[in-house]
Amino acid sequence: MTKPQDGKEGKEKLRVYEYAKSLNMSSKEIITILKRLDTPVNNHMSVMESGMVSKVEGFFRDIKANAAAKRAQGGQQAGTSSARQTEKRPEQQGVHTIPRQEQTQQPNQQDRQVTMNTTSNNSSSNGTQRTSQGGSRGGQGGGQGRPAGQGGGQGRPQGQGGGQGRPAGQGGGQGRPAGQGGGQGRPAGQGGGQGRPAGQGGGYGGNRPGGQGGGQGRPAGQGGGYGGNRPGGQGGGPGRPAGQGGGYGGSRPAGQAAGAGTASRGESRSTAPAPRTFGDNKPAGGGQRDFSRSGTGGGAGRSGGPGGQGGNRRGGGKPGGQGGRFDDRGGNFRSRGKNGRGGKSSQPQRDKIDNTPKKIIVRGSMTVGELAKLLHKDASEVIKKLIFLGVMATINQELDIETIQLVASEFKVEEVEVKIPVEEDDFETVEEKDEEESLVSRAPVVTIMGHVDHGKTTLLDAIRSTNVTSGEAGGITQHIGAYQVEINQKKITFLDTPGHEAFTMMRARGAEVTDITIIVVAADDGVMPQTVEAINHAKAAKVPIIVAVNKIDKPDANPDTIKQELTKYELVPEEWGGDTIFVNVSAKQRTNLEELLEMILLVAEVNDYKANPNKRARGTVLEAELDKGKGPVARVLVQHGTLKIGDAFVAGNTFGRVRAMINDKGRRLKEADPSTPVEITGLTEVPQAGDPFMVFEDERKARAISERRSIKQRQSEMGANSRVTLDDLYKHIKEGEIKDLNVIIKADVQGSLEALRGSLEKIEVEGVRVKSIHNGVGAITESDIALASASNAIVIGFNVRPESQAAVAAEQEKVDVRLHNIIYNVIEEIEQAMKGMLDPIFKEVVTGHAEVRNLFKVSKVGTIAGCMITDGKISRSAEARVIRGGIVVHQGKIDTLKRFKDDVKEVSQGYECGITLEKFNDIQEGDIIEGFVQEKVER
Ligand SMILES: Nc1nc2c(ncn2[C@@H]2O[C@H](COP(=O)(O)OP(=O)(O)OP(=O)(O)O)[C@@H](O)[C@H]2O)c(=O)[nH]1
Repeated sequence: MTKPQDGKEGKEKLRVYEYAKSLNMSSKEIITILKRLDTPVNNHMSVMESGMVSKVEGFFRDIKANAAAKRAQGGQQAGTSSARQTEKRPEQQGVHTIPRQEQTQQPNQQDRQVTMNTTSNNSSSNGTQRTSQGGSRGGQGGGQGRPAGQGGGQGRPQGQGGGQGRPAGQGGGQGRPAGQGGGQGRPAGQGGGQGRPAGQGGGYGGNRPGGQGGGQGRPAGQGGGYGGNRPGGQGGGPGRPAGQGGGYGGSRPAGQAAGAGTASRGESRSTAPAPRTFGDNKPAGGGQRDFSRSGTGGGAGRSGGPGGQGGNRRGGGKPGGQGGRFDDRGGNFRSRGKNGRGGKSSQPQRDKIDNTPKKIIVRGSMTVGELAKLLHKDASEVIKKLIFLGVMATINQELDIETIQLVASEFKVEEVEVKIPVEEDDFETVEEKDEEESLVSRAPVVTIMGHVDHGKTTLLDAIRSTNVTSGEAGGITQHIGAYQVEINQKKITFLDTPGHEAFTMMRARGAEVTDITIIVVAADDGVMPQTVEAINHAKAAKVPIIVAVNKIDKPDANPDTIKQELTKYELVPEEWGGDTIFVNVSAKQRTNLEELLEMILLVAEVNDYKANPNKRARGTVLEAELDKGKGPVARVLVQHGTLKIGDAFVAGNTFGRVRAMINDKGRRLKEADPSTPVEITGLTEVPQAGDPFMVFEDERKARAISERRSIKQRQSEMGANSRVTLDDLYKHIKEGEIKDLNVIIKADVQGSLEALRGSLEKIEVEGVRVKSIHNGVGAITESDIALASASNAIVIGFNVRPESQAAVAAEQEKVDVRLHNIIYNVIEEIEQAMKGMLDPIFKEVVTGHAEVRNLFKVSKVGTIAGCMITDGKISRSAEARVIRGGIVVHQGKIDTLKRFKDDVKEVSQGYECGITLEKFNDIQEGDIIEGFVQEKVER
């Protein structure tokens, strides 16, 4: 204790708060002590004169002396453990450190307490911990001693006590439950009397005259410490948090009750040692139990203790007191209180309203501080509870949901609703599970795909205008990336960017927007390459296909040929025993469009597309642009929930608040439910097509998330490639990430394409097979790369090359493109990769250069090149190439490398050496010998 003081003494104008801080106490505690010492100060800003400091010091010394005296008396009983403790606590530890140290140092006590705990019903672990403390302080604690020890023990988490000071107290509080036992256990007076073995009680009691009696007298609980001192168990006793109380208690004259209480805490911490000492001492005769009892007395103290804190604050001080907190901890307190006459009688009971919420909603881990706020508690109370639960936490420590639930139940919260939060930063990856009953049918979302000029746009326009003219005045439609039509009172949403490029781009970006695809095939043209691509893209996305055989108005239209051709792609019409719906239409003449729409509804009905409209909206950005008038606009398809004006949202890496919404008919909407496409304004930047969209509670959060997403994206762009490549294929297989190796095969002629596909599909390694998701004749196109990217596939080019755009796309998307001209090599490469046996890759690293300055011809040896190493170094084991006038004239191994007559392993820059090369004597002056090695590159 002197330490901090000393430190401060040198300082001019040491203020109360500074001094308190140096002792890890509160200003109030110091003020209380000073008052007690008849040296009142006004407030925490008052100057501590040196006399005051020494008075306080003296006060602490007295406590220690008392403790020592008690120790002397009861030390025997204290047993070895206490002895150890004592030894371990050098006085200097100072207020702050002691408590903590004690924590760690008190195994013995723990043991003891464990014994005490027998009665305790608290969780043993806690019990143990606390107990130990209890024990210690408790000495007083002992007091707390509360029977069971728990009380005591638990009550104060030791260290904490120390550290937190109060917590301890509280701990005590809780502890008490047991305590009560204690409290009750001992009949008040008895408690005291009995409880404390003379000595102990003594501890405190000893010091204090009569008081003690009182103290003991005090109803059980009151803190022995205090109790002792304070007569009547006054409030004082109770007031103080147990352990602490003890410490102070002793010092303080009765009455101080609350004040003391506080002080006690302080002290407890500061003085903690003392109390403990006491505790230890006390046991003396009493053994643990005695402690307990005394503790009880102490207990009360604690109760008081808590009170102390509480007391002061919450009225905990009051024995029973117990305000909310006490309550939490238990009736014990109260019980004590009850028993404890003093407590009750002397202190007016301040009832604390228990404002603990009955129900809390937890959305994930939170800090101790946040949890405390949620529970309407002080962080210190939560920390105390945690300590009882065996968790040492600070206010900023994150608690997982399980711990939060435990703490909440400790506070008697009746219901903890855990709402697992969406992984907010990566919200698109989280699938929200909705209760079946919350789901409502939604419109299917349809994409039209097909070969060039087969009539996709005409069909889309025909469907839209048919619908518009029938349902909308004026027939004006807006291009917002998608539109809705209504047939038989049911809606269908069409994405109005036809073609599989947009479709696959969305998929590549992780957006699963389409429910149904319509493959348009012109009846006069037949199945064309892009028809096949479209089919493969739809299949890769596992989306149902409806075939619209278009242009049936044309004289040369032959729908049956189309059906026939499509059977090759597993699209077999129902009338032929398959399950693919074919509808013959004429987009131009608007023939059979209704039937097509009905078929879409049929497929939708079978697949029963549903969404929950009653939650925050999620969706996908279909298009976005910077509009001169409106600023950034995004056309969004709402897929879940309902989007409302004013909603704050994140779209990709951008955020905003919905300022205005219009639908495809140009109408302003206030709300948009699932499957509704809307154009929204209110963004801060332009997102990208395919970006995920989601509403958040407020704009601040949306902004934070969008910022984190931007950072993450930049990082991932710099970093890794998550696509499958042959090089890391085996790893993916091993990790079970890959069930099929998707490949896209492009070849120069159909024959080799078929041969290659046949051979590849026969490969099977560890249950993994090659699956050709798309193949075709011709160059590798951008679309192939998009499909590969969306389907995590490898592209194999046989005698073909990627188009320049495709090469760029492959680079960007990190798609592995393998080019070959020998079928066997393709098969072998894929097989080896699947077996994880790809040959290691080597990289050439040039180590240095030597300039040939002289030549020495030696018979039987050959030509020795007298060289100067001009940069780097040349190693004997390196390979070398001879460069003459910029041209490599030889490449081979170094035969000998000498400095003077000695063989050396390597020669560095600036040194001369003699080099001979294996199987090469035609060296000339002026040649450069370049040394290089092959280094293995990690795949
Ligand atoms: N006779 C006839 N012509 C049609 C029909 N549908 C589309 N066409 C014509 O086919 C041509 C191509 O139609 P689009 O709708 O532009 O075809 P697309 O598939 O969208 O073409 P891209 O946008 O280039 O992929 C146009 O001249 C249309 O008028 C139809 O049902 N009957």
